Amino acid sequence: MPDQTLAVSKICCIGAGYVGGPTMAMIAHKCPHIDVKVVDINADRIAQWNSDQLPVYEPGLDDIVQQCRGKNLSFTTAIDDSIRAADMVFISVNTPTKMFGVGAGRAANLEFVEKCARRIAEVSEGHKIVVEKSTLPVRTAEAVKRILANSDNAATFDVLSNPEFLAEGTAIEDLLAPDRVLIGGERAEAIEALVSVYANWVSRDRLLTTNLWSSELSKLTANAFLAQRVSSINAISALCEATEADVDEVASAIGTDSRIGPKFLKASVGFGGSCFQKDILNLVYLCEYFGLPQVAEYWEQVVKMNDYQKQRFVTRMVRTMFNTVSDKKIGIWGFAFKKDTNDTRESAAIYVCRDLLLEKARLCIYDPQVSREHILRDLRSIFTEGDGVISDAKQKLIDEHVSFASSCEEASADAHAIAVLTEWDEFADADFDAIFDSMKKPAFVFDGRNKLKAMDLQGKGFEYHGIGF
Ligand SMILES: NC(=O)c1ccc[n+]([C@@H]2O[C@H](COP(=O)([O-])OP(=O)(O)OC[C@H]3O[C@@H](n4cnc5c(N)ncnc54)[C@H](O)[C@@H]3O)[C@@H](O)[C@H]2O)c1
Ligand SMILES: O=c1ccn([C@@H]2O[C@H](COP(=O)(O)OP(=O)(O)O[C@H]3O[C@H](CO)[C@@H](O)[C@H](O)[C@H]3O)[C@@H](O)[C@H]2O)c(=O)[nH]1
Repeated sequence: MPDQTLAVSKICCIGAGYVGGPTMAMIAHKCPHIDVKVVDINADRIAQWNSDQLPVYEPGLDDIVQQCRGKNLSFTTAIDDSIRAADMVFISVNTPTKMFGVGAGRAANLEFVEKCARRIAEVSEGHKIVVEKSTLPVRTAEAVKRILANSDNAATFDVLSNPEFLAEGTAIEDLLAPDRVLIGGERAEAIEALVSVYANWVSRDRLLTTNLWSSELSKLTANAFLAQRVSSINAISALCEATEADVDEVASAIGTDSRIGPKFLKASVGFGGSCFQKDILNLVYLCEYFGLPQVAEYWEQVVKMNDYQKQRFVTRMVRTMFNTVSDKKIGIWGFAFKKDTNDTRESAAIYVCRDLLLEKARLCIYDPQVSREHILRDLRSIFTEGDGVISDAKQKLIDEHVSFASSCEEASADAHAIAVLTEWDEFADADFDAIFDSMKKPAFVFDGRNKLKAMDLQGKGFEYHGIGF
């Protein structure tokens, strides 16, 4: 293994997803001296990255990609060549919850990460730094190192952990000015090589270095703490509804305590996204695996509270609407798991729509960034049985009860109720007088984000229900 400083001039990132794409675009943007190749087995996704319609909607991303693409940033399916040419290889593939076999429903599925490690071992020559960018269970680097040790070409490797903390919708600001960049590793030279990449735009005091295992575990822990705050305030929102307290007032009152802080205290219909639930379940699995059932149970409650919050929202809708929503049109405002993203993974909207469909409501869905095909795919998949097949009855339910609109006004026309499920800013600019006129009366609004709370909808004639008041 070389002792001299490891210079990085060529990077390959395996996985052109919500993390690999934006993260590598930022490295290319800030490090013009580094050639960055993002590779993926999904040829359609690579084609989209090479088109004007990027697969990831993220404010500010298009500009950066356009500036760098064709210069020092490229997207390609030439995986082996790109790995071979690189000094540093990031693994940024998906690590979803495993849905089969040992640990089903909890453990992370590491199949894709392992395949990457095997590919790297097979095609590499000389020395490479392999960086875990995917979110991984603590001690995964041990397995990665063992696989790499069996390289066909006697290549040598350093393995680093560099978990990503960006949030979707603010990925570019988060990457530009991260609270910290975490790098875990064993050999100082390898750690310094990655530090020197980030040091092109991140100040050194924000570049934290730890051992491999602390770095891997910090990522799961950060997400568990963040999600715990959301579940905690959501739990309090239920108590607020029963007591005439207002959860937003409670949140700002407790948030002024500098020990608590104001962020991540927004009560909602429930957290979504590809990370929180998956990573907490992974933490729960790890705790059970290491013989810590009390710790596992403690964290699992964060997910259970989130499930309760989503169910509670639908129950409240049904009860308020005279105990039936059957054959009633409901305008669904927003389907993404949060604003400013086209991502719907684990979106609360999927579960709310499923439960409303099971109540036989007619849904008219509008989201400014999520396509109709994508929404239909999500709904089909939530109704799919274990064997991967959707029953005729469920398919009929979707076919006959789901329609789409091109604006929130259109989604609400002739509706009995509106359900706000994503906090898109444009919703606050809707023409509420026209919407009220076009709706059945009473005109119910169920605001799962408290997005319209300040709009005095009650004063305009609506019956307005938010979260936690
Ligand atoms: N989405 C986020 O905001 C976020 C933030 C921080 C960390 N993470 C973590 O980053 C990782 C990636 O997440 P994502 O949201 O970018 O996932 P994603 O599903 O959007 O992208 C993963 C990509 O990897 C590709 N891939 C899978 N196996 C491959 C292989 N063997 N060779 C080449 N390509 C392969 C897939 O085709 C896919 O395009 C996950 O571990 C996730 O937990 C995600
Ligand atoms: O006060 C809050 C904050 C968030 N949410 C919801 O929580 C979910 C997650 O939001 P957010 O954390 O902003 O987005 P993600 O893109 O899922 O980012 C999280 O997950 C990523 C993947 O691991 C991490 O990198 C980020 O640091 C972490 O914030 C969304 O449904 C939000 O609507 C609330 O309901 N209330």
